[in-house]
Amino acid sequence: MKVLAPATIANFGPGFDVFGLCLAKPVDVIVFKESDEVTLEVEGFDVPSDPEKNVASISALALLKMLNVEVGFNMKLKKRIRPKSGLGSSGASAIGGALAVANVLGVRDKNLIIKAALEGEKAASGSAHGDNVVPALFGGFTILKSLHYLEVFKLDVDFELVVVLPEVEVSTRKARSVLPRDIPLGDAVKNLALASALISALKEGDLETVGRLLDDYLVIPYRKPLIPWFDKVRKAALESGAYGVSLSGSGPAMFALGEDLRNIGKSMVEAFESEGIRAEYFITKVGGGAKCSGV
Ligand SMILES: Nc1ncnc2c1ncn2[C@@H]1O[C@H](COP(=O)(O)OP(=O)(O)O)[C@@H](O)[C@H]1O
Ligand SMILES: N[C@@H](CCOP(=O)(O)O)C(=O)O
Repeated sequence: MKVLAPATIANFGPGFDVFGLCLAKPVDVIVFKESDEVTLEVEGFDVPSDPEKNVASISALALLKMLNVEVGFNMKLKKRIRPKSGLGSSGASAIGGALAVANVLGVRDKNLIIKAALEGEKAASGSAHGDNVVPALFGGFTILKSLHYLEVFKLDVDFELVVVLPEVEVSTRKARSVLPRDIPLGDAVKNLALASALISALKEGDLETVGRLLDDYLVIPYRKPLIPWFDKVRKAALESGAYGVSLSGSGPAMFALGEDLRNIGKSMVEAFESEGIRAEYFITKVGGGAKCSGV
């Protein structure tokens, strides 16, 4: 059987560790077969091929352990989402591995699938944040209210956005290690206002307002040393007509909303290049979540 596991945009402006948007592309592909042994073959972007070290197989093994099922597997991972890109690369593989096992064993419990996928996320980034694995599984726009007992609110949104991916890496583990333990109350209030208003605008399908609300006072200010080009690229996007622009997950990828997405993407790529960083842009729709095919 085969699983297609999509890229995601975590945080989506003010929603650190809570908001997530599923993208229609790129996707990791996992081909999975039950077996007596545990093997992993990787093609595409360079990620570990040791089943104990790859997020996809770690999550698959975690679900088997939770279910007390003693069976092995041959897994082939076609790694299409660049690691350390801010596009939920590890989250996609984590959901893919867990969903493959769930599908083969007929498990439908999303709580369990997410729990297993979080084992993979923890191995990749040191923390079990759920704002990549949740939208990768549910599709659309997700609000992760609670992970301990899974509670997710989902908005079925449908729009296009532009994503810009520079040729630099930001490790999520590192980007989380620079965050302060405490934040000023005023900043928390500003984010609360932005996040609440953003959900209201999303529900109304008012993308222009959503764009205007893509700001953040909780994490991006502290991550600026890791993404020194951020303000310049953001300015280029806004000057070329973007409704709004932000960092995707912990970066380096950035995304923007607007009308002329091609023109916005080109301006952002040029801004990266003026900083000596090669970049590419792509336009994608919101995705519908991970899909399984075959038995
Ligand atoms: N299947 C996988 N997909 C992506 N990264 C993986 C995978 N397996 C292990 N890793 C490791 O996880 C780390 C990437 O995680 P992270 O920084 O969270 O990237 P991203 O933000 O793109 O998810 C890298 O060290 C990578 O080698
Ligand atoms: N909320 C997390 C999201 C990390 O997303 P990734 O795509 O960069 O792995 C964070 O901001 O740390």
